Amino acid sequence: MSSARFIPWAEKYRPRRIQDVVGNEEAKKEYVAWLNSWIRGKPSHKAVLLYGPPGCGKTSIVYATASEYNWELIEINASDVRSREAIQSRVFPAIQTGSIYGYSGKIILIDEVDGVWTREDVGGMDAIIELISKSRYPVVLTANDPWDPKLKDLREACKLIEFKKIGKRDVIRVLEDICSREGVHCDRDVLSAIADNAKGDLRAAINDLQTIAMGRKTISLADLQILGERAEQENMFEVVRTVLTAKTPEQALSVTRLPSLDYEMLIQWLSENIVAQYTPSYRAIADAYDALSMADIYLSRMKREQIWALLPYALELMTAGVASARERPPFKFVKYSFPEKLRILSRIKTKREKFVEATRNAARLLHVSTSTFRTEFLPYIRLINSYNPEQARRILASLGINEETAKYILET
Ligand SMILES: Nc1ncnc2c1ncn2[C@@H]1O[C@H](COP(=O)(O)OP(=O)(O)OP(=O)(O)O)[C@@H](O)[C@H]1O
Repeated sequence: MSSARFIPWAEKYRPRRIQDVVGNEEAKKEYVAWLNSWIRGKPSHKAVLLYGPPGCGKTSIVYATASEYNWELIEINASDVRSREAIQSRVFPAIQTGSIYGYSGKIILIDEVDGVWTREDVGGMDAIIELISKSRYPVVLTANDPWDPKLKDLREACKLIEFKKIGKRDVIRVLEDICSREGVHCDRDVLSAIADNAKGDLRAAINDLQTIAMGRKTISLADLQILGERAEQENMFEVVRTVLTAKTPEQALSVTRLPSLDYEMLIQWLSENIVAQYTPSYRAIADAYDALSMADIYLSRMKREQIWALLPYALELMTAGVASARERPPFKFVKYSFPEKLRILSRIKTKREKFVEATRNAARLLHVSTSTFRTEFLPYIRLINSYNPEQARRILASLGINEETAKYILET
C-alpha cells in the first residue's frame, strides 16, 4: 500500500497561492496590506495575530504568502516558545540574521499561541513580546481564542485580524476541486451534506471527504451513512484525533476540559486506535499502552475505593501520557474505528443482562453474593451439566432459573 494514500488531503491540498485561500476576503486583504507595509519599510505593526475558529485558513494564508513573496518561513512550534531561554537560544538568531540565499525575505510564524502557555511556563510570553519588538521581520501569530486572559499583553503588541468560518459555497468549491484532482466522483448533494456537517471548518470537511472516499472512486448519498454514524461519534473521533496527534501534552490534556467527555469511553477508543495511529513505531505504541493501562488502574482503584482524587491523574495519563509516547511517527491520516470491545458488548447485551439477573436471583436464594455464586457454585453446576444436563436443569429450576435463562447461565 503506498504511503501517499495516507497523506492527509488537508495537507496535500493546502493552498499554495493567496488566491487559493478561499473566503475571508477582508481579513486576507488586511493581512496582505500589512505585509506590503513591511516591503515599503513602514510596517504599521511589527506583528499580527490572526484569530478565528479552527480550519478557516489562518495558517494557510501565511504559507501561501510566504511562497508567493518568496520569503523564508520560519515556523516556531509551540514547544519552542515556552521558556525565555528556549526562545532566546533558538528563535532570536533567526529574527536577527539575514535570510538565506535564494529568499528575498523572511516571515516568522508562531502557530496556535493560545495552546502554548500554562502556569508553569516561565517567561515565554514576555520573551515573545521581546521577540516582536526586536524582530527585523514580520511576525505572525495565530490563535483560536484571542480573548484568553493569558494573551492580554500579546494582544496589545499585535494588530488583530479576525478570520471567520468558511461559507458553505466556498467549502463545496474546495471539496469539488479535491474530488476532481483525486479522480473521485461525488454527487453535489453529498458535498453539500459534508459542508453542512463541517460547520465552516474546512479542515474538518476535507477530513470527512477523505474518510468517505477511502477505497472508493464514486461516492453517492448512501455512502453518507458513514457521516451519519460519525455525527453520533463525532465528538469521540475528534477527541481521539486531538489526543493521538497532539503536538504538546497540553493539547492532549485540553480534551479533559470538555464538559461531555466520557472518560471510560475514551479509554476504549484510544485502546482501539493507538496502533493505527502510532504504527510503525513499536516504542510509541508500547509507551501509549503503558500510560493507558496506568490510567485504567487508577480509574478502577478510584471506583473501588471511592478515591475521587485519583481522577485527575487518570485523565492526565490517558491524554497527556498517551500523547507523550516516545518516537511517535509523523502524523498520517488514519480512519479511526469504533472499539471492538464495545461492539461485542452491545451484541451480547441481552445475553449479559439475562445472565446477571439470573445469577442475582440464584445468589439471593442461596444467601451468597453474586460473585460467590459465580465463582463457587456455577462451575460445579456447569460441570454437572456436562455429564447430566437434566440434573443441572433441575438444580437451576430449584434456584428459580427457568429453562430459557438456564441456557444463558450454562453457556456463558
Ligand atoms: N480558507 C481556506 N482555503 C483553502 N483551504 C483551506 C482554507 N482554510 C482551511 N483550509 C484547508 O484546511 C487545512 C487547515 O487549514 P489551516 O491550517 O489554515 O487552518 P487554521 O485556520 O490555521 O486552523 P487552526 O486554528 O486549527 O490551526 C489546510 O491545510 C487546507 O487544506
